[in-house]
Amino acid sequence: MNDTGESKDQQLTVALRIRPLSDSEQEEAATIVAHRLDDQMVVLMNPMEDPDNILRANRSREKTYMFDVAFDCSANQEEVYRATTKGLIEGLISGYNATVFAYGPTGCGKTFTMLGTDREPGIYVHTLNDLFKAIEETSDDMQYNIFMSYLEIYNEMIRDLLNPSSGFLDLREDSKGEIQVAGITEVCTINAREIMDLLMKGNKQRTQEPTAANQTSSRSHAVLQVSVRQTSRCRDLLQEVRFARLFMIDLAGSERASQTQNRGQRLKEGAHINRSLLALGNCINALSEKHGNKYVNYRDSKLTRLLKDSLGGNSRTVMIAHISPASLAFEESRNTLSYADRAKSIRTRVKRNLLNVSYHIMLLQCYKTVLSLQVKRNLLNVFYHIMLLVL
Ligand SMILES: Nc1ncnc2c1ncn2[C@@H]1O[C@H](COP(=O)(O)OP(=O)(O)OP(=O)(O)O)[C@@H](O)[C@H]1O
Repeated sequence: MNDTGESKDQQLTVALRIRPLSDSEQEEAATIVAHRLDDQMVVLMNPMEDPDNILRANRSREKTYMFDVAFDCSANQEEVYRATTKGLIEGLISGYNATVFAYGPTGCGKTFTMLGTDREPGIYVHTLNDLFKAIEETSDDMQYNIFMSYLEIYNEMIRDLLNPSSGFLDLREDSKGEIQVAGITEVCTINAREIMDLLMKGNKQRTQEPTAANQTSSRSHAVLQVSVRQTSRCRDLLQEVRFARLFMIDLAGSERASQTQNRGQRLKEGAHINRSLLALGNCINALSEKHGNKYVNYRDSKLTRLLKDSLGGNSRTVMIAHISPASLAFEESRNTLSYADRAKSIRTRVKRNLLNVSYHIMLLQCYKTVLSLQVKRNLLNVFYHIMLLVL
């Protein structure tokens, strides 16, 4: 067996989604300060700065940001999926790992983008539907095994969302250096309806609580992992084995405790959420350094350990950052935009996970080994008999 994948550099794709103004923001008479200017450009205006203040005339009230793609409230779920994630499926089938993660402050639309609703399904559903379609189209040549797992990281502990009674799970590194979750339930199916039912069931198990900023705030990071293993059906000369994994991640909201009026348990959760998001931010900072020689500490949180390959290793990765357009959310929006802006310079090194099993060559090599052992044995026999004669 030999690994024949070649590696190449790949830039992180960063998308930005601005959600519509919420009812509560409208009730509080918030104004809109974040606008999408075109397919890629977004402008954020500081509501605190007075345009008529001559003393501040030199200081710009606006800052523009450029992303791979930008959406506002006019974009529907399908458009967001097509522009961010659809392109990863072909790669997944060819053996490239992929990651899509939703980032942003609480209540800005991460779960809406990833999971969506029954009427407006999100990236999970669109991706799985297209993946299964692609599998069907190629199943004459390839035999597939699909495994799916769904977990949450809550207060730095990993819980299996498909089997919550299994307690807390550990992260382990396998012999190839890949991070695995020990004992996680893996569902083997290519039935999209079955998977969606599991996801919906799993999502109900997810730790959710109302905060002042979001009535159904997700207090954990949710990770949906889909592993695709395929073997070519033709065994004549060379059998190809491809393996790729896709992570789809709905991060918990980055938030300020003061803003969400959190107390007690919520405040403790906030500290854990911020710890892993801070670790994620530190990794993004280190990885986005121009010369890339800064040490990247993935070990600071479970989230960054799990995302090690997605951020700095073998994965095509898409980050979808979310903001509110409201003046009240200006600070969070500015932080999120600069975070996402930094992530643009991250590069990963992607490699096809391809194994070729050559039956004929393997058989030939075995035959040669046996033959050479036989020859050595015969030579030894001759030598032994000559010695006997001499003596
Ligand atoms: N693009 C959008 N169009 C319509 N409604 C949206 C959009 N984005 C978010 N919403 C609505 O805003 C509310 C908050 O969104 P959501 O729960 O997805 O936020 P979140 O970022 O996942 O928050 P948290 O981090 O607290 O879990 C929901 O009611 C959701 O339906």
